[in-house]
Order: sequence, then structure tokens, then C-alpha cells
Amino acid sequence: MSGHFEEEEDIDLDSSVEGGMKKLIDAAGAGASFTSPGWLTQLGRLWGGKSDVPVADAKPADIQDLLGGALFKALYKWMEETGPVYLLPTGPVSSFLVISDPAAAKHVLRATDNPNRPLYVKGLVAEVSEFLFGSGFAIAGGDLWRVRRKAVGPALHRAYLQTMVDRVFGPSAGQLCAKLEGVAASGGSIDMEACFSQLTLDVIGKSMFSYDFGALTTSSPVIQAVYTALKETEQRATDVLPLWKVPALNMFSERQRKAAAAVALIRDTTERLIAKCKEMVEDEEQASFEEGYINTADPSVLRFLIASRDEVSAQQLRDDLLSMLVAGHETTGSVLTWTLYLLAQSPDAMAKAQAEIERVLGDRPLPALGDVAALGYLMRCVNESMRLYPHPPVLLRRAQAPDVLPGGYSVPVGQDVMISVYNIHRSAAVWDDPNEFRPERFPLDQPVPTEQTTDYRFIPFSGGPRKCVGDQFALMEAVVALAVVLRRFDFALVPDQDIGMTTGATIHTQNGLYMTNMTLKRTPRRCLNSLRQNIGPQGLHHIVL
Ligand code: HEM
Repeated sequence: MSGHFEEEEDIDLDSSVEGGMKKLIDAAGAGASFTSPGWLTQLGRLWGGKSDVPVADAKPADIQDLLGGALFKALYKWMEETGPVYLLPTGPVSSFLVISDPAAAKHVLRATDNPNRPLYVKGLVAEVSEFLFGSGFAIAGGDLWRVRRKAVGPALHRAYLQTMVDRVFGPSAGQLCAKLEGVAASGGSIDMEACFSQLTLDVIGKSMFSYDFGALTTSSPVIQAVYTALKETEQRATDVLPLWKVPALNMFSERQRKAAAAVALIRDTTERLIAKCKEMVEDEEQASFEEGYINTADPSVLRFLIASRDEVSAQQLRDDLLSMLVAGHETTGSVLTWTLYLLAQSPDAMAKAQAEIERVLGDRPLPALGDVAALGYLMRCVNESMRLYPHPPVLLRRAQAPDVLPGGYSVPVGQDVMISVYNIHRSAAVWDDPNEFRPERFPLDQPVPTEQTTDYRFIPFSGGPRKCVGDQFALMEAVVALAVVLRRFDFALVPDQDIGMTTGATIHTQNGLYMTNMTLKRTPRRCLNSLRQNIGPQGLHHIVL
């Protein structure tokens, strides 16, 4: 396999393939894989154009991974066989250009929705999630995206994040501890993947709309609707036969009827929250809105956006908020799941993280904003977990102008592109011992790693104009949640469980992450009392419908 390229460097294709053997495309467009053409490659042979990009040699066995919803595993195998940039034919005239190289990823990400270099757009992502996001800015493009990103981004300012740490992240993690105490007392086991998904749904509801889903403690139709809609987005992303693209068929599909009902309920709930918030803001002086605005009774993003009195329709506001809800929920839940999984298997790293938490928090039960920076090792554990398990594992783009990638590969107009973050993060050409969990690879005396500090070798939040708007929010939420939970419990994996990996929008376990023998750690009494008092939504004006 070849190494990664420097941006815009010309590369000799002959030398870019292991052992000097190159997989070049023949005149008909398939790869130099005549000897063992698989079904996908056969399809690729029909692919009309000539290309200078090697073609993945997809075999029938590979479809197992694809049908199992773990496309990213097959993409990894093809990277090892074919190199860091290859074509994956998906039909007679369709294909994905798969990128597993930091320089090529940087090139594409920085040219997405970039007014000075408008070469790429989001493409397919918008198609699979439009039914839920509507015109939300996470999937919109062009001017609509630019205007809405500019309006929403400032809502996540520093004072907002500080308030969320104090009033939402810490207390919500305390509620999770209360739930886990029952399990620890009974000596049973619990699926921590489900717990983290509930925790992050509660957190994002409170932070976005001051709405308490109560997912950690209850079940409700709205919660079920969120899960149904999320599942549908994931299924659409991996459907082999996308029947949902034919509106006339949707009424005959039980799955589609359920998804439509779920979306209707979520939208209705959000619209009612918006209407209620608008009523409350009516009396507020317009002059009171300035940079860094925060309403102490209701510090939510919804309140910020309504108080800004931006010219925006209720529907756009609804779709933007739903974009944030969905983008910020399962992603952070999955980060927590895999970080706990990795720590539970690495006693040294776990001991180091727990010692740091004790030292930083002393007898205070919940971290404050300043503690997040002091919890540097825990942060590196989260970073390292996001390297090994990036969510989503692939980023999709579509070329809207002809382009040439670093390495000299041409990209025709309309080409669908898949940046495999998973491959970049696990490539031996990019990282030493790429499959090992080693938080120490991100030293404490250097900045927290980002796409900038690593020159796009580490891109868990993407990069360029469409980079995640909630990266700081998510990192703080994850560090606070882990600090609170690891302070209170020691965890042990239920032995012999098959964790597996599957994916939709994020990487999930196949069967849950069951923890047992959850020993309550000795916690200072003062700290414990304070934790118990703090788990309510103090000081948050919760909108109740
Ligand atoms: C650890 C948790 C998170 C991860 C791993 C994550 C990852 C990402 C990634 C990779 C993208 C870019 C997708 C692309 O380039 O196609 C993205 C976009 C986005 N994220 Fe996050 N995210 C997380 C948490 C959050 C949170 C908490 C929020 C909201 C508070 C959020 C809101 C968004 C939005 C609105 C976008 C779209 C931005 C745009 O297109 O302008 N994310 N996220």
C-alpha cells in the first residue's frame, strides 16, 4: 500500500501501488483485475468512462459486510488491496471514489461549499436524511446553508458551553449514576450503549430546547419516534434497494409509514416548543440581544435563536434544531460507548484516567468548565477512541466541477466521493500501530488534536467549511459524562460477549455493551450528597408541553 500524499504533489502512479504492481483501469473502465473479477467489478466493467483511478476488486464475500451494514469494513479491505484512492463501482454507470488519504481528504473537505473553490457538495447525505432534516442546515447547501450556519453557530458560544457544563452535562451524568447505582446494588449487568444513548438524548433535548426527554428514566412516544426516525436514516444510508425513493410505494411499506408517523410527531413537538418559546420571548427587549446572549432562565439554543429575531420561518428554525438534535445525539452516545469499551479493556489507561479525575475534582462531585482542560488524559482517551471509532465512519461528497486530487487522480463532474475517515484513522501509512488504543499518542503538552494540528490525519469532526459546529460541545459533554461516571464506578465487561461492529450514521456495537460487577467506588460523603442534590435540572427553565 502506498503512503499518503502531500497536497497537490504529482505522484507517479506506477510507484503508488505495492510492489510496483499497479491496478489500472482498462479501456472499458474495470480494473486490471481480470483474473478474479467479482460481481461489483463486473458491474464496474460496464462503467463507461476511462479513469486513472484503480478499481476495487470486490468479491461476493464482500457483500456480507455490505448487507450487515458495515460497509466501512469492506472499504478498509479494499484500501489495503488497492491503495489510498480507488473507485468502487456500484452499478453500470455509478461508482464511488473512495479516499483514504489525508491530503486528498483535506483537498475535498476544504473545497466543499467553499465560495472561493466550490468543487464539492454534500450530495447523497442530503437524499437519505431529507425526510427528517427537511431544509435543516446540516444537509442544505449553497446560500441557505451559509446563512443558517452563520445564524446558528454563534449560539454555541463560551458562556453557553459553560452553562451547559454546569446545568446540563454534569447533572444529567449524575442522573445516569443514580440509574447505575440500582444495577450495582443488585449485582446485575446493564447495556451501557443504551444508557449513553439515553443520556445524550436527554442532554441534547435540554441544551437545544430546554426540553427534558427523560430518556434515562422513562419511555415516551416522542423518544420512540426519535429512535424510529434515526433508524430509518441509517437504513436509508445502507439500503441495497432504495424503494423509499419512489414516493408512490411508501404508503404500502410498513417501515415507511412508521417513519413518516415518527417524523410527524417529532416535528409537531418541536413546533410546539418553538411556539411556546416565541410567546415567552415576546416581552423581551430586542436591545437585550447581543453577542454572547444568554437567558439565565432558559439558556437553550432555541431561546438564543428566537431572541436574535432573525428573519427565519418557523419551519426552517424547526429543521435547523432537528439537525442539531440528530447530529448531536447518537454521535456523542457512540463516542461514550466506545471510550468506555476501550478503557474497560485497558486497565492501565483506566487507572490513569480515574486517578486524574480524583485529582482534578477533589471532593467536588461535578466538573466545571475549567476542569475539562485539566482532565487532559481523559480528553486524550476520548480523542483516541474517536480515532479508532469515528462517527460517521465515512463522509460523502459529490463533485460539482471537474477536479484533480493530490496524487493526480481526475474526478469527473457528478462523481460521488466517499472519504473513509475510518480508513485514514486506521491506515498504517498514516499512524503507527494504527489499531492499538494508545491515548499517549496525543501528548498532554501538545494541543488537543484536531484536523489542523494533524494536517487532516485526524478528522473525527470533518474539516473545512462543513466541519461539525458542535465539536466543543461534544468533547465537553463526553469528558464531563465520563468524569462523573468513572468517578463513581468501576466497570467490568460481561465476559465472552460478542461486541461486533455495525454502522449506520455512527458505529454501533452489534449486541450492546454489557457491563457488570459495577463496583461503587469509594466517594467522599460530601461529594456524594452534593451529587444527589445536583441531579435535578436546577436553574433550567424547562419547557414542558
Ligand atoms: C462526538 C460527537 C460528534 C461527532 C463525532 C460529530 C461529527 C460530525 C461530523 C463528522 C460532521 C461533518 C459531516 C460532514 O462533513 O459531512 C458534523 C457536522 C455537524 N454536526 Fe457534529 N458531531 C458530534 C456532535 C455534535 C453536536 C453535539 C452537535 C450540536 C450541538 C453537532 C452538530 C452538527 C451540525 C449541525 C453539523 C452540520 C454542520 C454543517 O453542515 O454546517 N454535532 N458532525
